[in-house]
Formats: sequence, C-alpha cells, structure tokens
Amino acid sequence: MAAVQSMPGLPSKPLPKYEQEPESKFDLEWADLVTLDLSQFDTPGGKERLAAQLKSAVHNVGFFYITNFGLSQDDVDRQFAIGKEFFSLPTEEKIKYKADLMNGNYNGYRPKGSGEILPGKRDNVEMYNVFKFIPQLEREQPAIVNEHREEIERFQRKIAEDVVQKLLVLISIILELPEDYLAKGHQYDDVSECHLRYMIYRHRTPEENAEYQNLYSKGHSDFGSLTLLFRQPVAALQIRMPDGSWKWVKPHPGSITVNIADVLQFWTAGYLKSSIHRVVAPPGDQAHIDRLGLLYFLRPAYDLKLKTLDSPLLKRLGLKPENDTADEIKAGDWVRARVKGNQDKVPQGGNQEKPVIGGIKAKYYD
Ligand SMILES: O=C(O)CCC(=O)C(=O)O
Ligand SMILES: [Fe+2]
Repeated sequence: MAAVQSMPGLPSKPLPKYEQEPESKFDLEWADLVTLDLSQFDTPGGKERLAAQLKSAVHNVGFFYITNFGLSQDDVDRQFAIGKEFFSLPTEEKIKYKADLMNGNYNGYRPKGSGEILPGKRDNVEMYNVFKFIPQLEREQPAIVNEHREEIERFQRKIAEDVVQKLLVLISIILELPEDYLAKGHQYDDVSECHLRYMIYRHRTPEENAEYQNLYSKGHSDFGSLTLLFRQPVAALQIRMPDGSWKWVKPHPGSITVNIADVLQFWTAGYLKSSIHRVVAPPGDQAHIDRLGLLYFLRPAYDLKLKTLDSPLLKRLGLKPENDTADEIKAGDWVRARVKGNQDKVPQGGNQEKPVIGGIKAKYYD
C-alpha cells in the first residue's frame, strides 16, 4: 500500500497546546523600562503622548515594553508550539533547512555551535528564521512551517503591518519627521530580511555554566531596525545600562520587549541607541529549562543607505555621524555582514571589536 503523505498546507496532526513556564521566584535586579500601552495610539492625542513617553527611553537605553498590541496570548502560544515542534525534530531533518550563514543569510535553520562565545567555546543556540513570505525570499520549508504557513503569515503581517508601523510612527514623531516617514522602507512587500524567529537555548549544567562564565550569548546589539521579543518567562536576557551595569528584563504578562537596532542608530547619528544586551544562565529555579524564544526582527529595505536622516531634531542637536563611510553603505549589506561576522571566532586578546564593513566596527561585551 502506498504511504500516506500529508498535503502541503494541511496539518498532519493538531498542534499541541503550549504551556508557558512559571516565572522565577528569585529577586533579580530588574531593569526599569517604560511600557507603552498601544491601545492609546488611536485615541485623541494618543500618538503624541506615547511618543513623549518613549523619547528618553529610546535615547538612553533603547529598550521598552509594549502592551495591548492586538495579538492574544493564545496567538503567541501557538507560535511557541510551532517552534517547539520544529526543535524536537532530529538534527538530520533540521539541517536540511540550513540557512546560508556563510553569506550572511539568516533565512532558515541556524544549528547550535555556529558561533563562539569564548575562545574555543561554542554556543548552544538553535534558531529557525522564517523570512517574510514574499516571492524573492521564498525557500524550502519544513513540514511544520508548511502546515501552518497561513497562520504564521497572519502573525507576521499583524506585527509588520500594524504593531511595527505604530512604533515607526512614534519614532518619526520623536525625530520631528512626517508620521509616515519610516513606514517607507518597512513595508511587508519590500525586499528586506524581516523575519519571525523561533529560538531555543538548551540548558547547561552548573559546571558548563561556570566554563562559559554563565554566557549564552555575548553582549551585542541587533542589526536591523527594531527587535520584538515576545514574553519569555525564563529570565535570562540582560540589558547593559548607560552606567555599564547589567539589569535583567522582567517578563511582564501580556508584553513584548522592544529594542532599537543598528540601522536606526546610524540613521539618527546615534540619537537612538542600538541597545547592548546579552543572554545569561537563568536563575536557579529555572536552570533546568530549555529556554524557547519567539522574536520578530524588523529590517529596512535592502537598498536604503545608512546615511543620517534629515531630521529637524538631529539638526538642532548638531548630531553628526560617527563614521562618514556609513553614508554609502546599504542597510542590507550591513545586516548581512553582521550575520556573517557572527559565525567567526571571538576576537582574541581581550579585543572585543570586530570590523563589519566600510571600516566600521561592531562591539561585543562579556
Ligand atoms: O533570547 C533573548 O532573550 C534575546 C535574543 C537576542 O538577543 C537575539 O537573538 O538577538
Ligand atoms: Fe539580540
């Protein structure tokens, strides 16, 4: 008898319900971050109030929370369930969908150990990146993605066409630019490497954590425009505060943690901070958990240059770019060079700077 095959687009079995882990009971040093209630956005004067609330956060730490963004916890948990199913596949199966990391392309699977954390010590992070579903970015996908493609696309589009657009309006207001200024170059149909990411950090033993100085991911900035991190109850993400101290990010129910990434820092001559963050071993009561994550990475249209925007605020402040060479670099080339650089060995001899492109360096922190 012929083997029964599942049809693309039709689930072969129902998706198991994903249960989020309980929060840590540990009393950690949490970062004090502003929370934007996005349900205020369409109320009279709402955008202006939210922009005022956001201004110092994006200038000083580059991290904030949003709530009431129009996706339910069930919608979010379905995505966690998809990620969990994918990561439970055998390595031989996952590796069939490997991204072309050596050319800086994140579209697909990134196996664990692709990068170094400390000299000779490789990471244990797996990712599956689902790029926007536009013809230029199509690739072969695993069955779990094909079976839930419509739902994944709906989820991506809600973020890309609504949530992110609101944030871009607020940032445009802060920069005293027309409200739709940043929407250009951030459309779902633009060729840009925006993606939804499923991610898993396999837990380590206390001995392994000691060898790795508790690091799961070195202090870094993100590469594109904005990063959205769906609530992750396993505490591990830390932010580098302006005074150089590290603070934990509290997983507030119903929130997304958002951070500013490199391209917005270039465009604003450093006014918006591409925030430094790292991932460390979770507290004792969560140390046994394989930490599953869900993120959305917003990237600008590939061909846009990194030149400082013509913003009245930046002009008034007299801000000048740190590197003139950035003017002619394409945002897409910057992102690709940074992805490629992440596969390299860590810089030796305490030097934590890595050349990226056009003589510009990226900094890393332990
Ligand atoms: O897992 C996290 O909390 C953060 C992940 C992260 O920083 C990244 O993927 O760039
Ligand atoms: Fe990051």
